[in-house]
Amino acid sequence: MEALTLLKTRNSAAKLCAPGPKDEDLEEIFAAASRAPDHSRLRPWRFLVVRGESLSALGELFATAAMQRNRELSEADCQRFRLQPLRAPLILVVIACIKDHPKVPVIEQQLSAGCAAHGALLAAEALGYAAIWRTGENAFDPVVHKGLGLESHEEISGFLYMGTREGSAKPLPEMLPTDFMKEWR
Ligand SMILES: Cc1cc2nc3c(=O)[nH]c(=O)nc-3n(C[C@H](O)[C@H](O)[C@H](O)COP(=O)(O)O)c2cc1C
Repeated sequence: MEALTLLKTRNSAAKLCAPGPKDEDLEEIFAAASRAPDHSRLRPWRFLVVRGESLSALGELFATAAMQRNRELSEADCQRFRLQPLRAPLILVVIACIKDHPKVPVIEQQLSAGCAAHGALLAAEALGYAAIWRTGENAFDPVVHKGLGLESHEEISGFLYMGTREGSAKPLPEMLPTDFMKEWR
């Protein structure tokens, strides 16, 4: 797909089925992600690939974290968390690795990790897959961070659910540049 068309038409998909990205496609996805703008070349991101049985393990981790946040969580809600990662054949966990740097504040490193996530989403779509970036309370939960092996200087930027679009694409919202830009002076 032509680059500008891809940029203008990327469209998240909430409903995803198999197949998810193959290993060689993941290589392309990571190559695209690694071209994120990056002040001082800190590479302030890393990815975890979660697929196969590990999706259920991630669901267990989500449910455990949710139960610790709320001791009165109903079994139905617990099960909802358990099933969340099974909504796609593959999840990329995008982790922002924040470094203490004299010139690059935390926000710039977080933005860079966000750009890496966007690059991954665009590459997935270019390769014929579909995806959606999700967070939710579990992205910010220390129990989830520990279970995924994050260090104290790391944060979850998002869970990129990836697979094949189920059903038709949602209509893109109409937005004119004049809705969000104007000339200055
Ligand atoms: C940082 C971030 C976190 C998000 N978290 C969620 C989420 O937890 N659940 C969700 O349904 N959408 C979430 N979204 C929004 C979707 O990824 C998506 O952008 C939205 O459904 C609109 O679709 P579009 O990307 O095709 O415009 C998040 C987006 C961003 C950038």
